[in-house]
Amino acid sequence: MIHMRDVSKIYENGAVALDHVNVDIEAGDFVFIVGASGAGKSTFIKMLFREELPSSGSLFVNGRDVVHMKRSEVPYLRRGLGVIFQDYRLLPDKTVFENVAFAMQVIEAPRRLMQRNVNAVLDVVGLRDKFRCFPSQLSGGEQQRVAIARAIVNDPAIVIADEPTGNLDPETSWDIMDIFNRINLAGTTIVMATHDKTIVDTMQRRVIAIEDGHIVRDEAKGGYGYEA
Ligand SMILES: Nc1ncnc2c1ncn2[C@@H]1O[C@H](COP(=O)(O)OP(=O)(O)OP(=O)(O)O)[C@@H](O)[C@H]1O
Repeated sequence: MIHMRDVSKIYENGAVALDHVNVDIEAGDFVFIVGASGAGKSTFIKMLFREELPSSGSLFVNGRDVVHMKRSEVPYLRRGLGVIFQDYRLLPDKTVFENVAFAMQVIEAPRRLMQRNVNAVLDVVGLRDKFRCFPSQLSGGEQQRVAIARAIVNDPAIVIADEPTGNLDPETSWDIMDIFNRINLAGTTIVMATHDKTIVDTMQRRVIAIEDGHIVRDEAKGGYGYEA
C-alpha cells in the first residue's frame, strides 16, 4: 500500500528532513508517526500525497510511483487518499454540506451520488443535523469532523492525518479518535502523525518513531515512548 525505499529528503536550504528511510505500510494498518518537533513527521506525511517529493529513493503509494509520476497524474494519486490537517482547512464561505460535497465535485462524481454519499459520511461523523452550518458556527471538534467527512467521502484507501487532534481538548480528541477507529475497522488504512502521548499509549497500534530524519523504532503495538 505504501512502500518507501531508501527515501531521503533534503530541503533547498540544506535541512535533512528524512535520511534513508524504509517503510512498508499494508492495507488496513493503523500507524502512528511519532517524534520530537522537527524530527521529520510532516515531511513523511507530505510525501505520501506528493506535497513534497523525495530527494532520492523510491516511493509507491496505492501502487503508484510517486517519484516518477507526471504532474497530470497527481490528482489520480490524491483521489485514493483522504488528507486531514491540524487546522481543518475548511472553506469558510461554504456550509458543512457544501464543504463535503465539494470534494465530490472536484472529482466530477455524478450529482445523484452526491446527496447520498455526503449524508452518509455526515452520519459517520455525527454531524448530519449541522449540514447547513458554516465552519465559523462550529466548535473545533465539529470542524475537524467535517474535515474527516470530506476526507472519506470519496472512499479513499488511505487516510493521512497530520496532528488531527493538535488543536483539540482531550475529550474532543477521543471523539475524533473514535471516528478514525471506526474508519479503520471498515478497512481503511490510517497514517497519523501525532504528539498525543495518551492517545498513542492507549490505542496500542503500530508506532513508527522518527528522530532526526531516521526511523528509530517500528513496533506493531507500540507506545509513544517519549515524555509528553
Ligand atoms: N519547507 C521547508 N524548507 C526547509 N526546511 C524544512 C521545510 N519543511 C521542514 N523543514 C525542516 O525539515 C526538518 C523536518 O521538519 P518536519 O516539519 O518534517 O518535522 P516534524 O517532525 O513534522 O515537526 P513538528 O512536530 O514540529 O511539526 C526540520 O529540520 C525542518 O526545519
